[in-house]
Amino acid sequence: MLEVRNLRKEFGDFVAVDDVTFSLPEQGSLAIVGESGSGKTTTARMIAGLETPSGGHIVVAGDERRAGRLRSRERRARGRQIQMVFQDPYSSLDRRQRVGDAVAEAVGLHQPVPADRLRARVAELLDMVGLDDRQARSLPKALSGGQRQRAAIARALAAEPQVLILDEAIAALDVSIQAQILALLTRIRADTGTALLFITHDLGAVRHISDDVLVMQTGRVVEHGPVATVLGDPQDPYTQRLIASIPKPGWKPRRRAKKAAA
Ligand SMILES: Nc1ncnc2c1ncn2[C@@H]1O[C@H](COP(=O)(O)OP(=O)(O)OP(=O)(O)O)[C@@H](O)[C@H]1O
Repeated sequence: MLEVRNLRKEFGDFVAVDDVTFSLPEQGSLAIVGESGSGKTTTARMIAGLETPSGGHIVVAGDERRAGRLRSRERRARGRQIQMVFQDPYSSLDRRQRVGDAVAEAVGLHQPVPADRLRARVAELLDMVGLDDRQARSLPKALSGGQRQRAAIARALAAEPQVLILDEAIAALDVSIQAQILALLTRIRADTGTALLFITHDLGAVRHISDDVLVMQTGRVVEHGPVATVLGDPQDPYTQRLIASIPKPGWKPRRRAKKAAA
């Protein structure tokens, strides 16, 4: 579904992404993890077409992405292939637009359909993400953070993307809401075949969200493999440090603070 080879991004003489290679099969899921500044978001933005690579190849469903200005038809075709959901759902929702209208707009943008079919499709998408009629008629500000993120996911799914990128998309939510959205994404992956690419700084969370994990440090891939292998038997010292820094059950911040004060 997605093949990334030797991807590179330079900002002036700074190399933000250096020789990144991975692939993602249909229905697959991969988490890209690393500390702040390791190049995760830049990698995602290049895949989504929001940033132009300095080098390398991005192949989506057999089509090589080419750089440069696109005609609107090509842009729509790309949107059908890859959609991105961000940490702040407001970045993909208009504050003045009702949630149902925002989803309808996204459906119409990608595939013009008659009004009755459009209504049915919007209802189907909202149902898929667990939003009801009342929420569909609301403005984003009348929804909770988790509901807003569901609305952003429904809007992204309107394009029937082959790959959905979630850039820290659930990091700011309560743990219970995170669990609900992860369950939702797992169902969507099974039902639609959409492959998921998670961008996160939280190595502890990847066990719950993806099959594979790729660890980045200062723009480069230091480790890549199935989650159980990478977390269970990390080979690279950087991954080992990241894993060691995951809080363990029973870890109490106050106890450490007392020790430090003593
Ligand atoms: N437009 C830009 N111009 C210059 N440097 C940039 C630009 N965008 C990103 N960078 C730099 O590239 C590096 C990688 O940034 P990126 O946002 O990809 O990291 P990240 O791993 O996603 O970090 P975070 O988790 O904090 O979002 C950083 O050092 C950043 O300062």
